Amino acid sequence: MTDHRARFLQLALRVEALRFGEFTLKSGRTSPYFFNAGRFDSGASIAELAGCYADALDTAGVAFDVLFGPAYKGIPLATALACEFARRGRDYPVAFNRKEAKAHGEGGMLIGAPLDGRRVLIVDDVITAGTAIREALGLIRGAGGVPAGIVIALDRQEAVDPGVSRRSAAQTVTDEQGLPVIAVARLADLLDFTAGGALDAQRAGLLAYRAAYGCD
Ligand SMILES: O=P(O)(O)OC[C@H]1O[C@H](OP(=O)(O)OP(=O)(O)O)[C@H](O)[C@@H]1O
Ligand SMILES: O=C(O)c1cc(=O)[nH]c(=O)[nH]1
Repeated sequence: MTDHRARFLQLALRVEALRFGEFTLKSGRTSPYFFNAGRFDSGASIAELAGCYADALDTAGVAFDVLFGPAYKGIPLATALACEFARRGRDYPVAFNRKEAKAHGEGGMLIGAPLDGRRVLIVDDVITAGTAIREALGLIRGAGGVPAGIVIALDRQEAVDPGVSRRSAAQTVTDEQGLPVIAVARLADLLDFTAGGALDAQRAGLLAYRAAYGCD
């Protein structure tokens, strides 16, 4: 497993961003695990997380001009990643959206750097069925931006509609939109990581869930 993947999984378990139990997802699915990016709730833990994103992006080598964080959790993630790249000597513009349009002051849905004519990289926490990413792509195109790819901490490797196809949501975005989806880690990495250790007992639940909703 690459260094940034193992670092990320260790960090996520340490700050309890990755938890096991019973969770209802945006898609309505009931999951035996959940990734809560809100638990990266200190400067040091967010900075460490941003380092994992930056390493994953540098390894993948995607070209982009601006970082875009979808509300809400994408906002601090894109901001922290912009700070990490600046620390590495690359100063990228950053932008994000509101969930509700603002009717006074500057108004509108978008905040930060203009997207028009720029290659935009979406920075989010997790992809499950791909709904959040599809919405973000619509916002970016609506503002004249050119989507360049998506980076997420965790690809849950789930099918959009398991009854129809076992192609993952991430793969669907790549196939249908021609965009790279870069994940710091995937469910497969979490399964490897939990094998034989203190979390081994969680694997049965993860495997049963993957059998129901996972991609091929
Ligand atoms: O791939 P999907 O099925 O869309 O699921 C993943 C999305 O669900 C959550 O968003 P939510 O709208 O709950 O976001 P927030 O907590 O960031 O407001 C999460 O932050 C992802 O963006
Ligand atoms: O699918 C979701 O709603 C979801 C899954 C997950 O692991 N974390 C999260 O914030 N949302």
